Amino acid sequence: MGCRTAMSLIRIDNLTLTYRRHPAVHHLSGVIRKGSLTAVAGPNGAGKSTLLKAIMGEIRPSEGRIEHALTAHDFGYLPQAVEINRRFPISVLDTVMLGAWRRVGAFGRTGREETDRAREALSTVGLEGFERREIGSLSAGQFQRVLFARLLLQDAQVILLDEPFTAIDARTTRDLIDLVAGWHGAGRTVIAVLHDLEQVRSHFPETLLLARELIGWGATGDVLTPANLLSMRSMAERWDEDAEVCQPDGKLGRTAA
Ligand SMILES: Nc1ncnc2c1ncn2[C@@H]1O[C@H](COP(=O)(O)OP(=O)(O)OP(=O)(O)O)[C@@H](O)[C@H]1O
Repeated sequence: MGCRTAMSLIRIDNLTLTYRRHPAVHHLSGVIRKGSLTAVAGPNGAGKSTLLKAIMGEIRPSEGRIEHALTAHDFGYLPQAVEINRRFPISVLDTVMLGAWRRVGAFGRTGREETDRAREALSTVGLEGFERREIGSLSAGQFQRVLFARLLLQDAQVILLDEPFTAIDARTTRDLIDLVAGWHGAGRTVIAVLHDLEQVRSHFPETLLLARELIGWGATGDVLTPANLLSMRSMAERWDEDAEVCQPDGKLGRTAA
């Protein structure tokens, strides 16, 4: 136990996250260990994306804390595909180069060496020769490969992936899962929001099962049990989208009129 505590990278303590007083994540506590590979699973609207944004510091807790000694540059983030505007006229190479910009900062140098690294990252994700293409002309799978190349260039300590394999074919998914495994092997900390529980079971040693409240967090085999999945579904069915207050027993409830 002492060893696990010493390796803790991010500590979440009684965390509640809200949008205009409506709770999206409720009283979550736990630890993300350095070098761990964690899947965040749960139904639509469970607060998974909200949690990633809070870990990066984009959303402030309305209650509780997220403790770590990381800065914004330590986080590499892959947003959900629906959040990305691909109509911006930018080339594949420049998109990947944004990874270097995130790492070295707006005033850092991104010279020849970084360009070579960006080309190398594109080749690693199987997109050699795509450098000058505009991102809007790529297929969904090719674009996801570009975003992974950008993360390779960024080389962040903590990598947060929001549904990285949604609408991606089997071969591309396999290639991208290999990259995730590579990050894990290199000691990076990876947290990925996933819906496919078979993918989680096969490739992610740890799982955080979230239904606004915590259902389970630990070794994937211990968390993805029939009992936990049942309780996740029944909690999702009972959600009250208008809930505002936290009742003393920790359940979500509506403000008395
Ligand atoms: N910007 C926002 N403003 C208001 N409410 C929001 C906002 N973003 C998310 N929410 C609400 O917070 C709750 C959790 O949303 P979140 O996107 O974190 O869930 P999720 O688990 O990632 O869902 P999915 O699997 O559908 O992507 C939902 O009820 C959602 O409507």
